[in-house]
This record gives sequence, C-alpha cells and structure tokens, in this order.
Amino acid sequence: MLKVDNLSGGYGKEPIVKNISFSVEKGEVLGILGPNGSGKSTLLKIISGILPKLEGTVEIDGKDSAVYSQKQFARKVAVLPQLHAHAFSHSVKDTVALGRYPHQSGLFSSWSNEDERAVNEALAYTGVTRYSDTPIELLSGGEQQRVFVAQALAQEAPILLLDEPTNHLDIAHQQQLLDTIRKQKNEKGVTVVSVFHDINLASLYCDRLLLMENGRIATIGDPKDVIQETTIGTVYNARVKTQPHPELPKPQMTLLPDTKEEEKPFTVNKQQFTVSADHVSFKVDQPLKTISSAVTNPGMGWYRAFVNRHVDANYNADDVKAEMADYLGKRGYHLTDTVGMMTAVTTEHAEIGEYKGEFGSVLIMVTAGVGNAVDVSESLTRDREQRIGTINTWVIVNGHLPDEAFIQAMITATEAKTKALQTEDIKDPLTGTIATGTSTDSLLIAATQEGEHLPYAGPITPLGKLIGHGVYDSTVRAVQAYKKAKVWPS
Ligand SMILES: Nc1ncnc2c1ncn2[C@@H]1O[C@H](COP(=O)(O)OP(=O)(O)OP(=O)(O)O)[C@@H](O)[C@H]1O
Repeated sequence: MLKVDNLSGGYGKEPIVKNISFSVEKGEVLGILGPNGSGKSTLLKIISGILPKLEGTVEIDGKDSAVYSQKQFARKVAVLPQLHAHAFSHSVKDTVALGRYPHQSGLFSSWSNEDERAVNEALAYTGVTRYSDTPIELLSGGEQQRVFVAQALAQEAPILLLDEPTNHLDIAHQQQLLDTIRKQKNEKGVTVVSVFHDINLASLYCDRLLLMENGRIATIGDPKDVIQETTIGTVYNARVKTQPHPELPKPQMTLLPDTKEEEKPFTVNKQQFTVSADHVSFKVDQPLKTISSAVTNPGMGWYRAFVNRHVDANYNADDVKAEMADYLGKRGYHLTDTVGMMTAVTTEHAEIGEYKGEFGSVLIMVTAGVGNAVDVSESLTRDREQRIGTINTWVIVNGHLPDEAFIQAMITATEAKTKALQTEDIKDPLTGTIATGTSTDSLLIAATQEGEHLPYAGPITPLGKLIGHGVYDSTVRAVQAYKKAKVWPS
C-alpha cells in the first residue's frame, strides 16, 4: 500500500532523515516514535510531498508518488499536519468540508450528497457535530485538533498520515479518536501511519512501531519487540521499565524517576503489629510493595496498612468487598492504603513472629482456622460448601525483592503451611487424608523494597529459608492455639 525505499531528505542540502526503508500493508496501523528532533515530522512531510526528497522513493499503491497529480495524491493520502495554520476564519463544518476538495471536479464544482455524508460522518466520528457552525478560532486547542482530524477523515483517502493526532486531547478524547482511527482500519481497511509522543498509546493502538533516532530507523516491529527497556532507555536517554497492560497483550512503559525523595532508610518490626479481639493490624509510615489474595485491595500494589479482621463464622454479606470497605473506613483506615482480609478465628490467637537472618529479617503473622481443612489432591472427588475457616498468612520482608521473588515467596510460604498441617495431623474431614490447606486461605507477601537486594525466595535461599522456617513455625503454633481453643480431640 505504502512503500518507502531508501528515503533521505529534509529542509536543506543536509538530509535530516536518512536511508529510511519500510512498507505498510493495507489496513495496517504503523506508529512512528522517537525523541524530539529525531525526524518523525520531517519523514511524514517527505512522504506526503510537503518537503522534497533528496534520495529514495515513496510508492503508493505500487506507483511512484511523483506520478500522481496533487489532487490524485490527495484522493489516496490524507494528511494531518502537526501544526495547523488557519489564516481564514471558517466555521467548523466549512473547515471539515475543505477535506472534500480532491473529490470536487470541473470548474464549477458542485457539492454532492456524497460530500455532505462524508463531512457529517467525520464530524460525528470526532464528536464535533455540535460545533458545526462555530468559527474554528473560538474552539479550544483540543476541539480544534478534533476538527482537523475530521477534515482528514472527510477526505476518505485509503491512507492516513497523522502527526500527533492526540495532541492537546484529554484522555477520553484520546481514546475516542484512536478508537475511531482503529475503526477506519477495521471497517474500511484504511492504512494509517501516525507519529506518537505517547509510547503507551502507540503500543495500544498500533500494529507495528517504527522507532527513530537521529533521522534513522533505530528499530521497527511488533510493539512488544520495540518497547523494550534497553531500546527505549537508550534511544530516549531515560530510565524506564516495561510492564504488561492489565487487559491486552501490549507492553506499557513507565518512567523511573532519577530523583528519589530524600527519605531515611527504614525497616519494619514486630512492634508495628496490633492485636485486638476485633482484628490484627500492621501499620507503617512508608508503603510496602505487596502481593496478596485479600478481600480489600488484592493483587499487587503499595500499601501502608494490613488488616486481618475477625468475623462471625456465620458472616454473610451480599457485597463482601463493600461491607469490608465500610468496616475499614469506620475504623479510620484509608482504603487506598489498606489490604484487608477476614477470618473466623479469634484474632487474639494470631501468631506473630520475627525471624532474623544475615540479610535482615522477616515478620510472619498467621491465623489458622482448620475446621474446613481440605486435601487439595482429593478436592475434585468431593462437593464442598464454601465456609469461613481459613488460614491467613502474612510474610513481611525487610529487603528489596524483584517480582519473581514475590512469587517464589508465595510458593515457599504455601509449602511451609502445608508441612505445618502435616505435622499437626490436620485431616480433611471428608476424606480422612492429611489436609494441605483450607478452602479459603489467603496469603500476603510484602517487602520494604529497602536495604539488601534479595533476588530469590526459594527454599534454599537466605530469604526462603527464613520464610519456610517462619511460616512453618508460626502456622504450627497458630494451629495449636486453634486446637486448644476448640478443645480439639486428641
Ligand atoms: N523548518 C525547518 N527548517 C530547518 N530545520 C528544521 C525545520 N523543522 C525542523 N527542523 C529540524 O529537523 C530536525 C527534525 O525535526 P522534526 O520536526 O522532524 O523532529 P520530530 O522527531 O518530529 O520532533 P518532535 O518530537 O519535537 O516533534 C530537528 O533537528 C529540527 O531542528
């Protein structure tokens, strides 16, 4: 559809963009990324014929773009420039109607129904219909940007060349506009080449990305291959980290600020726990990186308070999350700062331990209710009701863990819990076999992300040894406390 071969060019004799070659298929969305001044706009201007090329070719639909008249070219390619000069005051609709110029023919060109439809559609697509009669200079920057996008869409060309189409737009309008552009691709097979400043938006909306550096192609390919920490970090000279998008298989990138606020290094200790008949809490001033299967704020995040709340064995709420949020709010916990779990166990039977190693220490909290113990290897063979009777485990580490160590810590803690149930001879009441846990166990791993870097947490690593021993030890004691309270049959 669009083929660029060995293209060089710029504003004078010295080329700004050099030896650029790539091709874009029909219906493909190609994003152009690169630092300020890397030549993105210049490349788009040379492709669209606004700037002359010094070398190379641009082919549109298999033909050299030079053979097209200006009007023929405009029927093939619609261009949204980065800066819009509008010397004359037009209404919004008249501005968009200018996009129909390549479709007008004859000396006295007439406005056809087709022109009217295309303009009205473009106004609607970009959400500016209600400004149709407003003079364009009375609109905000973002509204004007949408009008110029509408003008390019009204042209109904099979190729769209866009220079920062989301410039000036708020997030909702960025999304609407880029959804519209994807729709043009999906429904009409439109081919899009677009410059982006926002790497994450480009990743979300483009099929392929072309990354420019000093007028040349640094790399071109699938977003997951282009948005790599080292590539982006080197080309933009910025500290970045990539992470998966929560819903789509598209990488997202986040900046890592160089200026860490001047904060004193800190550690956590056993004194930060509070135990009452109502709940166990752990509160610190600095947020801890946390992964958990809690009711309130499960998953990964940064939190300053953990709560293990006692509820009645018959606890029943229509909306458990809302009820728990209400409970925490009434007790002064800031919801965005708190991870909350529940247990039917008397919270005064919580076992809290501090386990010290060479690198630092690990704090463990366990409440163990084993009335609904389950042998997981037999769970497929039995139907069970979900009841509250839970082992809740917290592992809080003084140290700096990568994501994989959080996962290893979860494995190590779970294995230690299972071994403790074996030691205490806890059986699945339905099968009579040794239980591996209960049906509603919850686990929390948190780390200060301060001090020693602890790359692993498997059972033979310094951290894993402490977690394994600590969780085993605390769970055994917590089960013993539970048995004592329940007058467990010996
Ligand atoms: N009209 C001009 N005359 C001469 N040089 C120019 C002109 N416009 C841009 N340049 C130069 O060309 C180089 C590339 O500019 P270009 O606008 O293509 O970069 P860009 O990648 O689009 O940057 P940005 O992210 O800042 O929009 C820059 O060094 C710039 O100074």
